[in-house]
Amino acid sequence: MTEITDAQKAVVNEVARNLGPHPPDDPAAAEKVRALLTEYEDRHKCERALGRGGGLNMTLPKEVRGDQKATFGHVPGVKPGDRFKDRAALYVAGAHVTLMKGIHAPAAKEAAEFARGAYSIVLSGGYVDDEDQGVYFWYTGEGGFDSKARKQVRDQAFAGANKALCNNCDTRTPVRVVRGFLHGGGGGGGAGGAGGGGAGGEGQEEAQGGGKKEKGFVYEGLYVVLEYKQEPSKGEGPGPHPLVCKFLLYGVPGHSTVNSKVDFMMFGSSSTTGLAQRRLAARADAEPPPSKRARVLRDRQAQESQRQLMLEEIRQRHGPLGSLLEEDITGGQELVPIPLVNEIDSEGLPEGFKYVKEYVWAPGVYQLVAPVLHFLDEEMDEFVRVREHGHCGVAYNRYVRAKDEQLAADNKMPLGYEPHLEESYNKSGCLLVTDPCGLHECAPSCKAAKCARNRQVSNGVSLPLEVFKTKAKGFGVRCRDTIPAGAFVCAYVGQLVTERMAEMRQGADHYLYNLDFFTHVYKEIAEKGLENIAQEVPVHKIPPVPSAGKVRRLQWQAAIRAREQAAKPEPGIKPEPDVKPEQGTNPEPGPGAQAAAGAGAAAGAGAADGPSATGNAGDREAGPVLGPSQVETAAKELLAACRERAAAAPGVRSAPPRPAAAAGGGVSSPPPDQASALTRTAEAAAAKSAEDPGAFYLQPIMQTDVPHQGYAAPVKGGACSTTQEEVAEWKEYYPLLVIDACTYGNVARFINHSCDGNLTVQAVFAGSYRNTMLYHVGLFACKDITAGQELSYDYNYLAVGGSGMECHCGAPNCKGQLR
Ligand SMILES: C[S@@+](CC[C@H](N)C(=O)[O-])C[C@H]1O[C@@H](n2cnc3c(N)ncnc32)[C@H](O)[C@@H]1O
Repeated sequence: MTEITDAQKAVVNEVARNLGPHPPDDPAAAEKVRALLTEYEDRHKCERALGRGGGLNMTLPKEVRGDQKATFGHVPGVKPGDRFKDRAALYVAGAHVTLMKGIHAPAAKEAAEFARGAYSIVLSGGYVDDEDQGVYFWYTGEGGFDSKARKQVRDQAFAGANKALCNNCDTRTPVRVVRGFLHGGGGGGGAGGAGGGGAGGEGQEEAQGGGKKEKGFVYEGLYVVLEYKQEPSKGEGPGPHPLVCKFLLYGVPGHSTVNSKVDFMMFGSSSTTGLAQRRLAARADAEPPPSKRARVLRDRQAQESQRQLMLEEIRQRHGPLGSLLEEDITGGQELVPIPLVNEIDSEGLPEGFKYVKEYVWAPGVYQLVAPVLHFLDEEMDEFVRVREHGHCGVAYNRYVRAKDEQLAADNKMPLGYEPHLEESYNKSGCLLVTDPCGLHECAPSCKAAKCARNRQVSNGVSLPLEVFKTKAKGFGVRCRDTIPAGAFVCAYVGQLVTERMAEMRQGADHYLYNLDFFTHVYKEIAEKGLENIAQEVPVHKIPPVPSAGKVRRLQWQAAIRAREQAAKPEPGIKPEPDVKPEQGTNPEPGPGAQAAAGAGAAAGAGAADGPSATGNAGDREAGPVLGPSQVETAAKELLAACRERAAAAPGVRSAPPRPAAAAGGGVSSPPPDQASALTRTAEAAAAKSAEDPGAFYLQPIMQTDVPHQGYAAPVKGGACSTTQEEVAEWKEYYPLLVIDACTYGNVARFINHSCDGNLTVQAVFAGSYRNTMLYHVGLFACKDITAGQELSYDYNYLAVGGSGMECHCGAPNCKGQLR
């Protein structure tokens, strides 16, 4: 079997990028094609009724043929997947504008066109030398084929249409591919004659062998010619056989039916994150497959009876075999029961394991709650502050899409970038395209139908999953029903710990998941530089991140000062003047300040600016505490620099300046009542931030500001003791949380790794986790999965230096180690 090399994949990716995300919509052209096809159909019926054989010139007079011109690329009004009853219909639609030949190429005398390549080919299964692997195939050129004897009788040469196909390869001009099909009635095989030479013109359905056969052609989309060669035909009998010209073609992601899923990451990223977008489900309006998988039931009663039905089904399926160890490991927490099945031995759930449906916090971990998200793009920022508060993901999508459209109108759209969709999921709830900038789901308060669909992760597990014992990988997860590409399977849930705590859980580290999706994204941004990133994804989409540098540090220091103010409330106290204390005179916060921080944490509501203990430890080395206006100035300077760079990046529209009032005044020492509110609840912090945009200004990490990993701060004086090491950690300002699903976890902790997984990871902002530090880790099907097939994803351990564990995934491309 042919292996596609990395270099060839890169060629396909490049062509895909140049073509854009998908064929352009052209309703007027589609209407014209439809009208022409109807006209052709009517005439064809007429000819048949008159007893005439449907001669092609009769059924295709000029007025029907129209002025079909041969073109490269997609034909306006014809989409991949469109079906045609015969070759004449293909002609009329302009998909393959020759009635007899398998390859439609310009005449050699049209030198400039010919040098680009052929326009289209028909793959009809007539040649024994064709090898069809679906997403790619070897196509046999034309010439020397005896269609009566159905064998190759003479050598083929790289001349004429064959030479044109070589030109497609050399110039990377994609060629349209049409495939003949014939199904039903117990038959099979190709529809047309050899090399597509058998012109249709006959009925779409024919009675044969007692059954109805459907015959026709489907426009498969654009393919890249990756390679050509000449070799002896595989003809029957003793050789030597005549030579045939062969061409290796590969479907362009987004532009061909067989490749609605991109098999390899675009933009050269090998990580499961990165800036690549991947199309998962094919169409926005796809009908739900006839399966039991859509089990999201709103009505409690219906839910319960459905649960009971499912439990009964589980008992019937596994009970008699004696393999059912637990009927529902979720203890009724999930909408659907998830059984534990062991057909191998009697091993049950690990001792002490507790199923949790949502994140739980490890004792002593400061609960980070998102401040308002801020974006580099000012309009975006403004919009999100005002509208995202309502947590309407559809409104967010619509806004980003409008901005994308504006960019496209200005001809500044990054090549290959898929414009933002208004809806992340199709009507069946399948994710349409992965988004490296995170997916925004709607809050339950959003009532529109589109919003209701936009809650797949929020709604939780709805597929009939089961945990089962595998032969070589411990437990695994499978689904009793088929899962269509793009369907949400589950989120990775467990206990939230700091990275340091995770490191200390040695021997029980098999269930850790770093919440570093955005660290990877920012790393890619840092490595490639904003200018280059702007070529791949519009800068307005770059998600916000808490600054790992100066601004963040300054914010925290300012927050400590605010808290100190709050600790000694005196009526009529004035905000502190902007004094720059001497180097090294950073005062220890008083006991009141610590108490305030402790109280905030105990209330489970520490905002990102909150931990005074954290700031305290860091301050001593961080230098002097700056006055509020200095903080503000520094923040503004950094932000201005970011914006300048973003505006200077090619393809990026510079944002209009924000109105002075909205620009806000940065961090100011709030009056005591406000300051204490700030430490008490995250909502207050968010509200404060909304009033005071500079206060929590977050910025993407720029090229020079390489992200570093840090820790969420354990609460001083809380359940977690504050060792020297931990204090040292607090100097880090970028909080990295880790999900540990060893003891507290959900079904996702049983999903194994595969080097060719059928699930993909997507960061999702939903519920109260709407932060680049703390979000949902959604696992979605990245291909259609058959019932009972084990679910798996690439752990991507490579990103953290490999695991050294032997991999038993069994995939043909297995790398041997969990990677
Ligand atoms: C998140 S757990 C998956 C569930 C696990 N099999 C269980 O029984 O709990 C990850 C661990 O499962 C095992 N595992 C997962 N995928 C594997 C693979 N492809 N080959 C070998 N072991 C695997 C490894 O021990 C790994 O550390």
